[in-house]
Amino acid sequence: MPKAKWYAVRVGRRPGVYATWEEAARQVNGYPGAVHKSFPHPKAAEGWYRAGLRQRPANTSSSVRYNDPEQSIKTEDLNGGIPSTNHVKRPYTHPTSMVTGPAVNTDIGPSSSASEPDLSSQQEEILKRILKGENYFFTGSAGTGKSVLLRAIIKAFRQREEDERILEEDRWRRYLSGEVNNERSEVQRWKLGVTASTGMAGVNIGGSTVHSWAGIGLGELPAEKLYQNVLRNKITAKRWKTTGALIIDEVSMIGAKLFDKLEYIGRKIRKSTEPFGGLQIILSGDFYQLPPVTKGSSSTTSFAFEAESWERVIPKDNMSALTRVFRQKEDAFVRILESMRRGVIASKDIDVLKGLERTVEYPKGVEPVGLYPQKAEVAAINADRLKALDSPSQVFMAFDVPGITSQGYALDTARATHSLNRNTIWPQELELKIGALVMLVILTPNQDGVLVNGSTGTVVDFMTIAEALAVNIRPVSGSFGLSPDTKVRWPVVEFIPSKFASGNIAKRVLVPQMTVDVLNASGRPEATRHQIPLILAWALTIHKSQGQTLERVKIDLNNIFVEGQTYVAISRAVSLDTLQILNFSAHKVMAHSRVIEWARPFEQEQKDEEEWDELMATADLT
Ligand SMILES: Nc1ncnc2c1ncn2[C@@H]1O[C@H](COP(=O)(O)OP(=O)(O)OP(=O)(O)O)[C@@H](O)[C@H]1O
Repeated sequence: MPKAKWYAVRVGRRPGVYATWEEAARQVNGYPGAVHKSFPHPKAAEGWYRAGLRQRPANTSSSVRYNDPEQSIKTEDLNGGIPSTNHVKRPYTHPTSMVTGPAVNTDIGPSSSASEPDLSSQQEEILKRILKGENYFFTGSAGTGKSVLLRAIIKAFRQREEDERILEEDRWRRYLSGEVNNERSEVQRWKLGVTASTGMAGVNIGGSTVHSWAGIGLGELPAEKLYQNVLRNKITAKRWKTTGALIIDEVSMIGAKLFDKLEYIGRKIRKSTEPFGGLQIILSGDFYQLPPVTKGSSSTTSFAFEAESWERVIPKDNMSALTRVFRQKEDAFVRILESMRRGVIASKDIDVLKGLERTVEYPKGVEPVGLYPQKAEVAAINADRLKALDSPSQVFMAFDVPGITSQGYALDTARATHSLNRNTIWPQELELKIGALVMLVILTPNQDGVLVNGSTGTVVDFMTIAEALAVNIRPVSGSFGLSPDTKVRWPVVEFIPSKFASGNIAKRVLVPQMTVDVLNASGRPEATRHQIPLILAWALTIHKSQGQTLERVKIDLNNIFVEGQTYVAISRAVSLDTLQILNFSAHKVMAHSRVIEWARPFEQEQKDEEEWDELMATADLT
């Protein structure tokens, strides 16, 4: 059997460490000035790769990408290039991590480090319960920090999995030397499935759709048939059996039937009568926001909480709502949003919202992002506004790299492009002009404390990296692998300083090509898009704005068509002063009656408990 090799790519499309030549080759073939080397051991590969990073600014974040160690993989001699057909099973060495590609030898890293807020006591409490192994559903109004908490959960699981792996290696060594009996591994307990109900939400948290993770396609077949299909597929079946905990984000967009089918498969495949067969379930989402997409009218919508298995999976005491709104600071605005969320709007609040039809005056060159219900109106507005600019247009085509499915099949480029178009908002074709209003769509938490997903600005120039560096304009944090010699002229964007800025950011920033992955169920890229992470921002659909924080917003409610849509749109704004609402009327504030009915007792109970706790905390019990 030929010796297994590891491949370190210092300069290439996506620098990192790879366990197969196929993946490494994709990073270096046809890449001018690529630097790479093969090693017999992953640690040696990592060491060489990291040595290359030392030349970069100290605060540039990076992580190493490893191939999925669970899979049987092909090796190939990096230098000889002759593929061997031998399949080698690798030892498990390191959890797969998301790549934040480093800039190599370009001195173009970010100016400050990534930042996440400290968790509130409420967020901490939920994290603790989840780390104890409990199934949990956490919800909360828009802007209460569900995504922040979710990222903290993922980080905590990954850390524990890594810690356990180190302990297990040690246990294994001691077992081999006869020092100890082979104890049960705790690694599996921390093996986390990161999924969401939609592809877009999955990409946002560095995971896949729950459908893809579970191996159920659209999930429309009967539960038993789906189970049989999962059983026939060794990789999927193993994933179900060996995962310790499963996150499903945006659970509000999962129907009751699908929830029950997943629960059934879990029990059958893990041969346990416990809910989901004992797999820990972590659910997050807000049922008052956008509901599951249904073919019929909204009265036929069924929610996950209506699933037959819901109460077995999530006992009453294992649900809670985050109650502190972080996105908006004005009490009046928070109060209006809270009642809108439940479909209620007081007449004095109607007057306030109707009063927001006025035009907001911004300094010259500053414009709000437009939110609209329908895709067609968004496309038309952006096209018209771009056409109206008389500067020459520059078109940037995405470079899509197909990856592999979780079954190990290579995707073709057309399917990769289809997947990227469906699951991300990074455009396949980006036409820009000087004067265009754009929004940065990098994924959180890849941020430098100032520019985040949702930051907006205006294109003011196009420059090569060398030209930009010469006038002290730095590339946006997270751009990597681009040589200063690249001749491509990337857009320079003048970002509007954020009220929430925590660091210093040059107002003018070069935004070169970056990458986004759609991950398969094993956490490996199924498709990767290389593109400038900008979209035109004169108009955006409300569905695509879900999850974002927008500092200046103009919302047209004329074509609202579903419950929760008005609430999602208005709750993106951070302040009434920078919010313009066109065509507001009370009947456009709609909450689904069954959500209200289900949530009311739970919300009341939590409120009573909190009031009681507060009372006890302040009571003089002496
Ligand atoms: N503990 C915290 N301290 C300070 N700020 C926080 C905290 N948690 C969240 N935030 C901030 O609040 C804003 C909204 O957070 P986040 O996007 O996580 O909310 P969300 O509940 O997921 O919202 P949505 O339902 O609209 O997607 C972000 O700017 C985030 O940084």
